[in-house]
Amino acid sequence: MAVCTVYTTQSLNSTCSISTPTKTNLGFHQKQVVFYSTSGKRSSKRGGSTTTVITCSAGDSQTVVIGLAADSGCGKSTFMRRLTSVFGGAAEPPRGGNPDSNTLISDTTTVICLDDYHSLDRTGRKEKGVTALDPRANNFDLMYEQVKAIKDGIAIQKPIYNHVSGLIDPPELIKPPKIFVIEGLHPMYDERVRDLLDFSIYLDISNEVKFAWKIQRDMAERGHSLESIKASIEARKPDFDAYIDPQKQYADAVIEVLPTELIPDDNEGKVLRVRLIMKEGVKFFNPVYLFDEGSTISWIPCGRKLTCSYPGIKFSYGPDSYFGHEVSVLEMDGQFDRLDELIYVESHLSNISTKFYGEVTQQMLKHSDFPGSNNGTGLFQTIIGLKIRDLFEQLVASRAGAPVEAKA
Ligand SMILES: Nc1ncnc2c1ncn2[C@@H]1O[C@H](COP(=O)(O)OP(=O)(O)OP(=O)(O)O)[C@@H](O)[C@H]1O
Ligand SMILES: O=C(CO)[C@H](O)[C@H](O)COP(=O)(O)O
Repeated sequence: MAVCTVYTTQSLNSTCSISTPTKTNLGFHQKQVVFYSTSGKRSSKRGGSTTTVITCSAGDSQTVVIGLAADSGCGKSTFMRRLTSVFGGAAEPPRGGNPDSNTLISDTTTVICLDDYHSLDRTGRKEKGVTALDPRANNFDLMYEQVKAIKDGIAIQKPIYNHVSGLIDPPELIKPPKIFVIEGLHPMYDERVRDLLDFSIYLDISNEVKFAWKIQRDMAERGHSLESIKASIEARKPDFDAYIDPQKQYADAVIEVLPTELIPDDNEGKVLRVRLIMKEGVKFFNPVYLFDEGSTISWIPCGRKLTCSYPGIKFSYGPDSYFGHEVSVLEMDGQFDRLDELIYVESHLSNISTKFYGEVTQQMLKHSDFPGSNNGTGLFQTIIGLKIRDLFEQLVASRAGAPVEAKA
């Protein structure tokens, strides 16, 4: 954060937080402020008097914005818990705020849920016959203005969509963090919002797997019937196909989750084939590779160093094309028996942006109770978390004018 001086005849505007006001010999109130904004000169006129803010240089104050898109119940919260853990410290709802807030704040990150930009509440959607996935049920103008404000270092008053009551609650104050994650149904839908993202991820869960996860959560944990789960998935599908799924073409990284190919005609959905699709040419993001960058590799690591029970584990890696973009794809089919042995796999991966040998394995062991920890969903979410940390560090360094090397 940079410190600058403000000369004003009245109270400061909301972009500044104030400390130690003093009286200058000009007769103005001189205030030292922590200014969250970028360079330039701002003037605003209020109540007839002019407030002139002499701003500071950009420094390292600009927020890095990450977008995470997925349908509901597809692992966004789990991913966010893995991501915030990479930065250390626990993520919590805003202290003393609305108990039904969807926001999670840690030292470095603030994660907001884009459900908060629903413009129609539950009753409004019912009356108009639209789902929450329909853009008409969401306020993209406000989403854009507020994400832009945060990126520019300006605090916002963000609405809250209350999932308990189905109503839109009074807003909560969100201050610009170092890393601002916008997760939800539509982070890449609106071009203006999309252009603000420094990095974007799409969690692409196939219908079969989505169904299995929904049954596990909504039937086992929330007491819903099988029929009602099927009906809710079917009701959302046309809007999901029209408005949510197409966003994956814009993502810098896609985690695709499919049924295994190791068990013929598997319909249990327990063993997963997970593909990490990484766009080439994204600034500050070097795709992960297995053994040899750019080659096509198929690897079965089971044997002396990795314990595998049926149906085993198969990794693949290679270049591909995705919606006309050049990508690298890393795939893992199967699941780990012993998570501590993951170090063997980790040691064969490159460009994983770890700060020390074994960091991926350490993170996975730390959260072994999270869903997906024994398969490619947990592994790739963890790796993307580390890549985001690396991207953040490179971006900050580049803004401060000091180039840094990407981590190996
Ligand atoms: N990698 C995974 N492997 C197995 N099950 C998973 C995985 N990720 C998520 N799930 C299942 O999906 C459920 C929802 O996960 P999570 O809460 O992370 O999703 P979400 O997208 O944040 O959901 P919502 O938007 O509804 O809050 C979990 O309770 C779990 O049952
Ligand atoms: O797709 C969703 C994203 O989480 C929800 O269904 C949407 O936000 C509406 O929420 P609710 O069902 O609680 O009214």
